[in-house]
Amino acid sequence: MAMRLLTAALRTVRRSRRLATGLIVLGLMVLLAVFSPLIVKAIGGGTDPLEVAAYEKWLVPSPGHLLGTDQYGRDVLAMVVSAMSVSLQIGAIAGVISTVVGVIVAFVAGYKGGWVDGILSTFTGILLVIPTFPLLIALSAYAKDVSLFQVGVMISIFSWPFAAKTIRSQVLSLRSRPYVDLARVTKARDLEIIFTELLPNLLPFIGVGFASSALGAIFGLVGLEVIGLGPGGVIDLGQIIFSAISTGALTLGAWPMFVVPIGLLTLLFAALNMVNIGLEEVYNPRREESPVSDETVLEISGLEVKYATNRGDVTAVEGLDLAVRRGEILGIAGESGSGKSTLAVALLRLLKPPGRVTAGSALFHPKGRSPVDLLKVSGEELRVLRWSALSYLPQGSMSSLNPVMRIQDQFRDVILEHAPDRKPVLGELIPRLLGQVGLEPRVARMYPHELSGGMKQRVLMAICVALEPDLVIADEPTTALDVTIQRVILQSLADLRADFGVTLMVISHDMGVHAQLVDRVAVMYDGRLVEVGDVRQVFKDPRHDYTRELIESIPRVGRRAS
Ligand SMILES: Nc1ncnc2c1ncn2[C@@H]1O[C@H](COP(=O)(O)OP(=O)(O)OP(=O)(O)O)[C@@H](O)[C@H]1O
Repeated sequence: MAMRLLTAALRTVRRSRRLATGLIVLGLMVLLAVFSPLIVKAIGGGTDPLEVAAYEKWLVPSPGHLLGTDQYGRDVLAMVVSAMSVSLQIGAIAGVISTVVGVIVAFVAGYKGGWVDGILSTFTGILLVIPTFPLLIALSAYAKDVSLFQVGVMISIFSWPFAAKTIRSQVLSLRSRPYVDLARVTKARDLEIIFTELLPNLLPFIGVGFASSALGAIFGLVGLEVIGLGPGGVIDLGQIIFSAISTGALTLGAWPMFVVPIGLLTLLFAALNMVNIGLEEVYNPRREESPVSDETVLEISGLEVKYATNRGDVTAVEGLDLAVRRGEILGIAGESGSGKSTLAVALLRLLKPPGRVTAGSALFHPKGRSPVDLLKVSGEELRVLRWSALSYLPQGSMSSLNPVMRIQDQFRDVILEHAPDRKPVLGELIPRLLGQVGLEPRVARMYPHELSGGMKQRVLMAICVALEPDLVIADEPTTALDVTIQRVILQSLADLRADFGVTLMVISHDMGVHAQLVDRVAVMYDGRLVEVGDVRQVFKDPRHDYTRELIESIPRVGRRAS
């Protein structure tokens, strides 16, 4: 569970430079905060630099006091370092409380729905419209001599609804996804669904909730300090700014007292905002929009495939009609032996004797080229189409990488064979393609044996889309992989569709794969198509008994598939 969340978090960070920068700056600030007592001690040497009258008043910046001293003779640098830690503490206190409360409320409201959602949403809504700062002032004035933790709790009272609102709408959208329905069908417990299906997908939103609450709290505290209602016994950035203004520090040459805390607050603001925007960027809601068009990319009519055996012909695919729409992920489901792989190899013209296509057509519409019947094109025409218009991710494809070639050379071979003009950009293109499937650029210099099964599968997926083909046919893309890696592969496939607009035909016996990934599912039984439809619809209300059996035979979510 923890590993799964960590992998999800790392994947998220890798996808946005802004997010990574924000987190690095925040990390440095946290380090400064953690070591602030030591730094303050080092600044003071033998004396406590935060003590009143430790030094002379209003010393201008000098090597002994890099930022000078204040009106009480305290070292401003030591004050700023200590105040930085206070700001981060208040941010962390309010951030954690608001996020935890917000997440719990959002899950209960979004997941339970109905009247529970009604009551919680109304309550959240009321808190959202109340003007926060005046209430905070009133609370602080009433509470008097509050501690830093108490201020954090007070601020959280007003900031958790923001987190709850953002997360609730995501819970609502996620819980209508087929894979959550699937988890319900397979009778997984609510908590199991929340932890295995919803939480990992909501991490970015939880991060946004945390960063916004922390930011609000830091500035809330500055506001309280400026009006003299801050917690006792601590020096905060707001307090330093306030005394710089009230004592006319700027005219006394003590400008660092004003400029440095403002600069640090700005930096903190920028870093938290970068985290915020970065998270939204990575989890751009536009990805949720369906890229499926009405255009047909492949039209299969009356396909029939037979295998000659010594007991006569075996019909593996019979009278199959199916249209694949541009931009969709179409799942082909069915138990072993139902004819799924035969369908794929027939379309790709990789069917070997004793197999042969005995009837039908497969009209393929590659962009910018005239339509072709895949079952009739010449070998040369097919060579041109492969990779550039039609890619294949074969079953057990991990062994299809050449073991003695570096990954970059395998990309190079495919790309240059079809698009020699891309030679100058290969150095930039290969790492970008690897990045699309969540792999580091250094993978390009590795050999297949240095990669895990899941990494090899992702390399192949990246090669498949390198030339931005119209259609990728993936046969059992997750079989033989660990459950966690399966999830990564499925996410990468969904990302490739979102980023490249590629159409995917995903063949899998595992209905769980279809539930998580595809838009439409076509169910095969004994060589025939028995049901085709929107995946949600098929899961909710399967028309064919066989489909119902397939759905019910799925192992429970969270339990390792055997
Ligand atoms: N080389 C072959 N010779 C004879 N019959 C074959 C051959 N290959 C496949 N078949 C038969 O064709 C039918 C469909 O097989 P196919 O491999 O396409 O099914 P599948 O749904 O892809 O199964 P799996 O998921 O196990 O690959 C089966 O009845 C199978 O026995």
